Amino acid sequence: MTADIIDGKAFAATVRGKVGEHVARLKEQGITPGLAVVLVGEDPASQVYVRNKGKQTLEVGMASFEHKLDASTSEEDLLALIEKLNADPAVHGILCQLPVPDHINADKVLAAIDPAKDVDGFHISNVGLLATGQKAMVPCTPLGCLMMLRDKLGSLSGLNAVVVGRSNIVGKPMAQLLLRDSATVTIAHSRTKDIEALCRTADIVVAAVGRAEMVSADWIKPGATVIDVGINRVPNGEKTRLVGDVDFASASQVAGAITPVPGGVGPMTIACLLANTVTACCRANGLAEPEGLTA
Ligand SMILES: NC(=O)C1=CN([C@@H]2O[C@H](COP(=O)(O)OP(=O)(O)OC[C@H]3O[C@@H](n4cnc5c(N)ncnc54)[C@H](OP(=O)(O)O)[C@@H]3O)[C@@H](O)[C@H]2O)C=CC1
Ligand SMILES: Nc1nc(=O)c2c([nH]1)NC[C@@H]1CN(c3ccc(C(=O)N[C@@H](CCC(=O)O)C(=O)O)cc3)C=[N+]21
Repeated sequence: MTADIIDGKAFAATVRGKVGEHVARLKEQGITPGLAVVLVGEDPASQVYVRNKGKQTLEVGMASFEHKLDASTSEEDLLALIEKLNADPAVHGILCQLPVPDHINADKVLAAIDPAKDVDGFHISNVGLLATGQKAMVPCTPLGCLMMLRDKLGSLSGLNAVVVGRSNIVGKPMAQLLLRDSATVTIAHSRTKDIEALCRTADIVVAAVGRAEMVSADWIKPGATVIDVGINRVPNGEKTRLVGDVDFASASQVAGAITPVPGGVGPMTIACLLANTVTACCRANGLAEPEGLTA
């Protein structure tokens, strides 16, 4: 059997189209949604992300504010910038790119972002709201994964889902969203025993590990849906290429459906960031929330 390829790139274009329509409607009312992105230092994965984001933010008609800070920027200066963005009425969404350099406490930075502008959904108040089933800003990568799963499978109710990875950015919020959709959720990590056998019980596998091509065909139950979050750069002759956490060549022979890397979760993450910014803008202005763009 050969898996259906879930085209995240095309799906993301559809989401951005909807975002663009909402932005146009807001602009008719004199409101332009604005997204501020803060990058400290030069993490290579983050640079790709920032570049793609800035371009697509403008394409959907939103305002983009990029703040590229030197790697030696002090925590104090970064917190001062966030305070300024919190107070700026033209900024509806704030994202501080992770990881930040070691001398900066990431938890402190995330806590400083106004929860209403926290389009990454990483502030503890949004984490708590999501975990208790209340209205929150939902992290972009898991939200994008959920949209693709719902589109592919319809209902997730009663399905066995294994999330590989327990980070605050991907693994944990992904598990929360799957649980909210009534999947039976297991979170696996580096200490999990017989992770391959565990994954073989899953109707849905979400891989968010950061290890190139770790999940191979013998981890996958025939017909399962596989979502590959990993973004890993590996050598390719003189250059490098991007691969996921799933061994796509083998896994796609067994899975029912699978996301590729690139062209899967990555583009959906950006589309969901734009969607969250529109949502935040509508909430800030007391307007009805955009339909079909929230979880
Ligand atoms: N496409 C996108 O939009 C995005 C992609 N990414 C990518 O997703 C991947 C994961 O990111 P992130 O969650 O931030 O990564 P982290 O490094 O924060 O977390 C990785 C998780 O994987 C677990 N893990 C590591 N090694 C193994 C192993 N051998 N077996 C089982 N579990 C293991 C770790 O377990 P433990 O906790 O026990 O150490 C940890 O929970 C990366 O490749 C990243 O680049 C990230 C964000 C967005
Ligand atoms: N606060 C914060 N929030 C994040 O969401 C966050 C972060 N920090 N730090 C870095 C990771 C990584 N990440 C990516 C998002 C999109 C692509 C992406 O667009 N990928 C495309 C294109 C890759 C390419 O251009 O080659 C693809 O997979 O097809 C990649 C990586 C978000 N992250």
